[in-house]
Amino acid sequence: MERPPRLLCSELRLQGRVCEVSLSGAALCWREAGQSGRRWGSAGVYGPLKAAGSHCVPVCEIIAVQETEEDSPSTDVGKWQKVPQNPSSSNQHSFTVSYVERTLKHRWRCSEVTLHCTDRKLCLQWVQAIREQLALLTIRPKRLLVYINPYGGKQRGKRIYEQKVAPIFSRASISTDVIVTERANHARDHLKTEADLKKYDGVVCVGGDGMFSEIMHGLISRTQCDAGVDQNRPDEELISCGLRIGIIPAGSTDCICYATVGSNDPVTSALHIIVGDSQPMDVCSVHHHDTFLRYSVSLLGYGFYGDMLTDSERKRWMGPARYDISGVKTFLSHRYYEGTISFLPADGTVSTPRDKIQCRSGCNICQMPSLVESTYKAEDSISEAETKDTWQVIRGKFLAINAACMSCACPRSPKGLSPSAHLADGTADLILVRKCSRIDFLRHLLRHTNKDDQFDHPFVEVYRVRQFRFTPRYQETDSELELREVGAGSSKHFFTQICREHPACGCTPTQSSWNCDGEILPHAAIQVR
Ligand SMILES: CCCCCCCCCCCCC/C=C/[C@@H](O)[C@H](CO)NC(=O)CCCCCCCCCCCCCCC
Ligand SMILES: Nc1ncnc2c1ncn2[C@@H]1O[C@H](COP(=O)(O)OP(=O)(O)OP(=O)(O)O)[C@@H](O)[C@H]1O
Ligand SMILES: [Ca+2]
Repeated sequence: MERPPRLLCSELRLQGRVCEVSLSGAALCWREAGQSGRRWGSAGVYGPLKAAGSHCVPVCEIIAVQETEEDSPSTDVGKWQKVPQNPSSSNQHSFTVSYVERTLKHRWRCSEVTLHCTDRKLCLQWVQAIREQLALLTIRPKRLLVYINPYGGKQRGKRIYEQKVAPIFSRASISTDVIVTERANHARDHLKTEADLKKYDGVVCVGGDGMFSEIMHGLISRTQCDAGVDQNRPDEELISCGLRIGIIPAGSTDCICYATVGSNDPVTSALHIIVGDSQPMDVCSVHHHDTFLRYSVSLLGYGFYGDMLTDSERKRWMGPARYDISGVKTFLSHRYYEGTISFLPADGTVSTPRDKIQCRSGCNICQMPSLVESTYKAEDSISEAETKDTWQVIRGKFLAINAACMSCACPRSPKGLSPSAHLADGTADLILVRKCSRIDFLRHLLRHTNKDDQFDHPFVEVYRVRQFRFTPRYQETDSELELREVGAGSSKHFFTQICREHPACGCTPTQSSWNCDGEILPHAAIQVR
């Protein structure tokens, strides 16, 4: 690989030692003078390198550079540094570079190095040269619209943002407009109707999957509305949104953040946002006949995850623990549901849910241009595919029907519901867990938390699909529908709830609900694309 030309090269002091420091269009490197370590530059493109006293930081991972004030702290060595009293000392002029440092488990940290110059002119020359290189990185956002859900997860969203994120955004000279939401759907409605989106390079979501879903719905709906696209038509081709969404995790599951970034660490997310990283992802549309219900990017789950969510919504005050309590309760209730699933399989030659290829940023499968074409081909010819009988139909009794557009990895299950699902391949993995014993279902659940294959059970099937439909065996009656839509305070709802929880009365529910990225859908019969 050809080395990029050096833009600047000087002998500067670092922690009292003389260092050769060089800047190219690719990297900032420093090493102790006289060391014959690795050559400059070439290592920088592969990420920060620390070897035998030499260090390279790619320019694209520099967060900021600033002239260091006298008597200011340097976190370079984690403590305050003495500034020499002698005015002629060479240490009086220095600049500090903040940059991304990768640590374990996909986490990033913001590190700093302070380099001391012989005179101010040289110092300013370095600051200017580095700033000029940063200015060339046009994918970096400059103005962001931030929404904070103060009630997500353990209700720490505001504190996380103020203490961990805002200081790094400000160091990276990102300007922000911050809105702390006052009610559910505040962010969605603001994006849909009010926000002046032209002013921003991106939207930041401080919260969990539910908050992300709000923001995504706001942006998608606004884009379709502006373009005159009718979201109620299941076969409508949607317009992509121009704005990216950054996620600062502050929820209970944070699966969208974890599955895209590899961790649920707010500082890591803030740094990804600053350097302008982006990761496309699949979005499923969910319809009930000709009515648009919602979009989904992580889990659409009927049966186990639907019942667990319905129960957990009444326990929101418990925070993230509600899912464990409701999970155990739902597991013990061991309800199964009958219905018919029809689906359009994806091209199995490209990838399958049982292969061991994991999707990461820059994934080869998600970048295949043919995928994009075949996605549209499949979408354009729904009726053609139907008449050619390429749809497959499965009837049965299921404990769970799960569709995962992405792995759904999260701290509870680091490999996720479908470990080989791709983030942006136009497909979802449809996982059918048929009626089985409690102990078998427990074995299946446990495998989400260890290295064993959760699909390797005779009662589990998994298909990679482009579209699917579900029809419950017992179609919902108008009164059942009404019940789903009335509030928790109604007496009708109260008695149904008692019946649901007391199977002895002979009134076990015939239908579950869909858990759509953590929200309950009002219909059991759905079409997903
Ligand atoms: C024995 C241990 C088994 C552990 C099994 C763990 C499986 C975890 C799979 C996680 C999948 C997450 C999918 C993401 C869904 C998000 O769009 C959504 C919104 O945030 N979150 C949830 O619905 C919230 C999902 C939270 C799921 C928690 C499920 C807990 C199940 C506990 C079952 C215990 C049985 C114990 C019997 C004694
Ligand atoms: N100010 C608010 N008051 C009440 N609810 C809000 C407010 N702002 C947002 N919400 C709603 O809170 C719900 C949950 O938020 P969020 O996703 O951030 O946390 P979570 O449910 O604890 O985490 P996860 O979705 O990761 O499991 C979202 O559906 C969102 O619509
Ligand atoms: Ca996918």
